[in-house]
Amino acid sequence: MTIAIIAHDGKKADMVGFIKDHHQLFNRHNIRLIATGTTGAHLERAGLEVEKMLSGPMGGDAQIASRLVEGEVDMVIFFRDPLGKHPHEVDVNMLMRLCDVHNVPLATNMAAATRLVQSLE
Ligand SMILES: O=C(CO)COP(=O)(O)O
Repeated sequence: MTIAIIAHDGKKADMVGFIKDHHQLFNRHNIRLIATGTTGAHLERAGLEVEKMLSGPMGGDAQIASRLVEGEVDMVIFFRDPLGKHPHEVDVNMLMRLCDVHNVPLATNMAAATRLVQSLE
């Protein structure tokens, strides 16, 4: 199983904490992580294994969307910052739309991410 992790800058610290809290569960279930570039770099710095795509504004969300439509992503956890402005909003909307098109579970905040990850147990 593969989970895509994405976090806007204002949520990256929360994201790292969340993944650290759950990495044993991910290991137990043989879950691979992929992430947009800077999100992935934060995870690597925290000692976690992740496949990095390009940075979000450079097309990382689009790369994850491409994997998703090929059936290679089983869940998306996207720590969005609803108070920030993002130059690549169109890519973000595209990724979220494709989650709905392909019925891939998508969490866009910590509470939903927690529930979704708990469902893996
Ligand atoms: O902007 C993002 C998602 O839309 C996140 O990209 P980074 O992980 O490269 O910061």
